[in-house]
Formats: sequence, C-alpha cells, structure tokens
Amino acid sequence: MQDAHIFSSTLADLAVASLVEEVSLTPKPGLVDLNDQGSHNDLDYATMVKSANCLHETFSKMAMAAYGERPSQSLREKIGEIGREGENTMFQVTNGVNTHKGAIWSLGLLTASAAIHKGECDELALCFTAGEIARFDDRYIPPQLTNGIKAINKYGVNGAKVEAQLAFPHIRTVSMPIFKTSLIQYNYEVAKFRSFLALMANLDDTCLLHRGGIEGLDYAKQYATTVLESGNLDELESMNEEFIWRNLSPGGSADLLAATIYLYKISQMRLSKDMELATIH
Ligand SMILES: CC(C)(COP(=O)(O)OP(=O)(O)OC[C@H]1O[C@@H](n2cnc3c(N)ncnc32)[C@H](O)[C@@H]1O)[C@@H](O)C(=O)NCCC(=O)NCCS
Ligand SMILES: Nc1ncnc2c1ncn2[C@@H]1O[C@H](COP(=O)(O)OP(=O)(O)OP(=O)(O)O)[C@@H](O)[C@H]1O
Repeated sequence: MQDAHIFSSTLADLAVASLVEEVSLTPKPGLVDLNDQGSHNDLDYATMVKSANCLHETFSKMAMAAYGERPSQSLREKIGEIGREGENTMFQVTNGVNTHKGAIWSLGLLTASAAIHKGECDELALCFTAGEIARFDDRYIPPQLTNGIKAINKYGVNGAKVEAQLAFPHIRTVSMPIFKTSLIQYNYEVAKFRSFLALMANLDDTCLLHRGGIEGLDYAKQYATTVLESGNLDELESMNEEFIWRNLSPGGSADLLAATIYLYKISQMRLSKDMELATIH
C-alpha cells in the first residue's frame, strides 16, 4: 500500500521535472530556452525554472485532493481552487509574468487523474480521466477575458479548456504516438523535438493566434510541418529567428509537450514498479 503523501510528492517531482525539461529543450522557436528568451522580452530561463519549482506544492496538493477519489464536480472545484492559488504563487515568483498558466491547467488535470488511478493505468486512461474532471463545471472561476478567450471568440477555435475537456486529443493522437516511435527510431531528445513540432503543426494554439492572428498560426503550422517532414532539426535555429522577428510564441505546444513528457515519466514509473514486483515474486 503506497502512502498518498509520498505518491503525491513523487507526481509533483515528475510534473516539475517535465516543465524543466520543456524549457531546457533547445532550440525552440519563439519560446524561452537555454539559448534565449524567444519572443518573450519579460521572461528568461531562470525565471521559468523558478516558476516550475514553485509549482511543486500546487501539483502535490492536487494529487492529494484526488488520490483514490472519483471525478466529480466537487473534485473539479477543489483542483480549480488549488490551481488558482498556484497561479497566484507563480505570479508572485515571476513579478506578474505568465510563465506557466496553461501548464498548471493541463499538467494539473493530469496530476489529479494520475492520483485518482494511483498511477496504475496507461497514458490514454490518464487523458480520459483528466477530460472527465475538466468537463465538470467549476462554479468559482472568476469571470475574465483572457487572451485565450479573445482568440477563441475571434477565430472560433478550441482553446486549452476544450483540449482538456476532449481528453487531450493532440496528446493522444499526435504527440504521444510520435514520441514513442521517435524514441525507438532516434533517441529521447529527438523524440521531444519531433513531438513538439508535431504539436505545433496541428494545434490551434491561442498563444500564436493572440500574437500573430490566423496568418501567424498558419505560418507556424506550415513551418513545423516542413521541418518535421524533412527531419532536419538544424532548421530550428532559423525557425527561432523567424519566430522572434514575427513575435510568435507557441506556448500551447510547449505546455502539451511538457504534458507528453509528464505522461511518459508516469508510465516509466509504473513500468519500473511492475518490474520490481515481478522480481520479488
Ligand atoms: C483553461 C485555462 C487554461 C484558461 O485558458 P484561456 O483559454 O482562458 O486562456 P489563457 O490565455 O489565459 O491561457 C491559455 C494557455 O493555454 C495554453 N494553450 C493555448 N492554446 C492551447 C491549446 N489549443 N491546447 C492546450 N493549451 C493551449 C497556452 O499556454 C496559453 O497561454 C485555465 O487557466 C483556467 O480555467 N483558468 C481559470 C482559473 C482556474 O480555475 N485555474 C485553475 C484551473 S486548474
Ligand atoms: N518555454 C516557454 N516559453 C514561453 N512560454 C511558455 C513556455 N512553455 C510554456 N509556455 C506557455 O506559454 C504561455 C505564455 O505565453 P504568452 O506570454 O503568449 O501568454 P500571455 O500572457 O497570454 O500573453 P502575452 O505575453 O502575449 O500578453 C504560458 O501560459 C505558458 O504555459
């Protein structure tokens, strides 16, 4: 019988590590990475890492609230409250800059889902349960006109909320399959780059829409498709320059890449536990 506190803290370790791996993947077009700030004048690598670390308690609390529970409106509202608290902590640490709002949402729901299942299910089930939680109404979300909502209203796309409510289709059908095949064909680093490019080639990212309109989104999708098909990852350097020049930032793809890495880490934890049990018996 695993201890809920230890399990929750381990999940939070993995969530934070996934966020650090995402920001450390270099070069990424328009995003903060080890080389530069991308299209974010108010952000840098150190702030991103500080922000990721300050969210450990948020993810741990979400896992504790969900451990062994079932998806419900009450759980959704608890997770929402912890998430908003996490957003406040993040804004204190970053002096008001949005570093990980989308990530708190996506990785937070996946954390709650993993805690519901006590880590004993695959990536698909984790996405579906996260979607179930996201579909409950949270009566306490303060009314706000976010950049995401403005883009959703103007361009009629699904944003971060619907992506989660549909059980993360871009993770299930785009990034996770390409991550797994690239791990076999290439290596872990290339798997992350290819998953990220595949997300960018397909996702209606409201960060891109907010900054570059429909032209910006189409430009990013097309460029990512070309690089993915050519397989030439050296092109990412020029892509970064072009994105900075156009002030584009694929923040939604970055969040879903972190979520993909997180799901992979959870599955590795489960597999190593199964192997341990098999050795004992
Ligand atoms: C649903 C959320 C993400 C708000 O999203 P909204 O579309 O209103 O826009 P906002 O521009 O503030 O943030 C969206 C972020 O999601 C990411 N994103 C953008 N597009 C996508 C996409 N298609 N799919 C997934 N993520 C995306 C980006 O990082 C972006 O910055 C969430 O923060 C929320 O519900 N906030 C309310 C407060 C709350 O309850 N928070 C805690 C919930 S756990
Ligand atoms: N490496 C990264 N660099 C920059 N943003 C990232 C990175 N990883 C994830 N993101 C996501 O991108 C979002 C920040 O994007 P952006 O700054 O465009 O958002 P905004 O605050 O809505 O808009 P703006 O800064 O244009 O007013 C965050 O929600 C965060 O989750």
